Amino acid sequence: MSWDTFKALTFDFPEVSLSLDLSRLGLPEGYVDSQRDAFAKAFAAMDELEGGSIANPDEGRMVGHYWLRNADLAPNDELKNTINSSVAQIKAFAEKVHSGEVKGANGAFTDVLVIGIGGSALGPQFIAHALGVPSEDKAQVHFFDNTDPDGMDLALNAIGDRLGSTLSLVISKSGGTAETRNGMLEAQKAYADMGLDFAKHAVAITGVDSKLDKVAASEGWLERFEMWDWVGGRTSVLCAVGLVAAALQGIDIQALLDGAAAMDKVTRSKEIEKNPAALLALSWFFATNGKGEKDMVILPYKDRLLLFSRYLQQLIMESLGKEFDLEGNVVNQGIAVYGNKGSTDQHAYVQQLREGVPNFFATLIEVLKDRHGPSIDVEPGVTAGDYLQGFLLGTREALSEKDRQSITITVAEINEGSVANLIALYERAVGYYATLTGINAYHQPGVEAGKKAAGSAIDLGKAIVETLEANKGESFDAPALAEKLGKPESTELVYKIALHMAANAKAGISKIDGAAWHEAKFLVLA
Ligand SMILES: O=P(O)(O)OC[C@H]1O[C@](O)(CO)[C@@H](O)[C@@H]1O
Repeated sequence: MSWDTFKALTFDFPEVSLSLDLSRLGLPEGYVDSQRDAFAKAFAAMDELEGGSIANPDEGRMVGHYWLRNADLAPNDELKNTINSSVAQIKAFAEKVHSGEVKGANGAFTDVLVIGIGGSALGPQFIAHALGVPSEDKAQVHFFDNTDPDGMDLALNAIGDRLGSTLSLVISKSGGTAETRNGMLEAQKAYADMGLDFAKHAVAITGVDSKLDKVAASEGWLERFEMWDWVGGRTSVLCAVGLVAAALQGIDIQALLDGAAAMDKVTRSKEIEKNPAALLALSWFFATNGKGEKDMVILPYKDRLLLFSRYLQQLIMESLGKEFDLEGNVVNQGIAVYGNKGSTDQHAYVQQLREGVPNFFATLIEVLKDRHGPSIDVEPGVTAGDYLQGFLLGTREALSEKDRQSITITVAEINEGSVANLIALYERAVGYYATLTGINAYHQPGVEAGKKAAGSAIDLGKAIVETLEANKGESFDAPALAEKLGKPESTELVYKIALHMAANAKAGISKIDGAAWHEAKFLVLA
């Protein structure tokens, strides 16, 4: 890449110590100009959103995550005060925990267990991993981010005998998410098994009057933090959802908020070239032909950013992956996002990126500062960090040689400010991209289908238990059991559920194996 081309297509934002290099994307001359009208609309839509319009029309909601880091922008004083008092409440609570004024049965809190899923876990996980220093952190943070019993055992095992000094944060905007409810019940049981009162170690972060809020209020949990309907789950990391755990861990949450506010300021520019979020959205539009034709591979060359691609997966795919546009046309929009970290991925999937299906564009993230403190030489005059950068530069070059597109984001170092910069940068890029493609980025109707189907499977499971118990000693293969249940059309489901029940000896259900797994017969012994 010539120095002139690099200079022409690399955009520096010293206000947020970030640079965006689009020189390896293959943008044709005049492309930015061709998008100015489209961006004028995107900027106008963003202004309206920030001004408090109903930017999520299906759910009739405002979209206010930008107000969280600058409450003066909130459309009225009531919201402004709510935001400010929530931040004050978080800081005051963290202080009480750190001073030992609020403590567990076994003394000052040493650990935090976050129970949540999706936007109620991914942000807190990303922040905890990106900014934590285990030996210095004021609390070690653990997660129940699924309804996997073994996963919960693993987290409890890491906590070990410190449960009596572990603060559980149950996080759910809706307050009714099944996975989180299950995690809460499992945690309650773990505390009870150690003779501990869960309520005296629990905090709720949820919408006012949600099921979770009511449980927390009636049981007298330590504290309740409010979540608002105008903050979406996937953009909630900079309200109580992400800030409580971060503050307890000892992370400077004001620096996080300031970092996001600084990026918000830059990304409000109405000049594409001066706005990194607009440039990013423009790049996505160009690379994917505005239709998600290519996947977004996120390759941060920094271990602390490992969870960024997981965080972005929800932010981008739940926001942009939509069947309909705002006018009701079927558009099946979205951009697939995946990634891990460099240079580790060089020894995994970079082979395919360079030589296989050209169905992606890469975003390499470079962090200039290697570590706090000096590094040893691994070869005369060369450090491990020099190698990390060498691999980034090498992969970038190797991709270009084969006409694989890439964007490079360079940040000065990893700290509260830069992590929040990145979060705010992508939030706004998603917002702009949504206007370019005419979709609602702030709802998630597709998630409901899976939730409903899971509910039916649970109901069918209850019917299977009842039927086998009522016919003790009699064995049924899947078709016979489905017939007995009056649901021959659900034979496959009956088979899958019964197989799982037998594997866990649920309600005394066992199986007699046949020649193949699907020929097994299920029964409750008489
Ligand atoms: O915070 P809640 O309400 O428990 O929801 C968790 C997640 O579930 C979803 O609604 C669907 O996956 C996400 O948007 C959300 O972040």
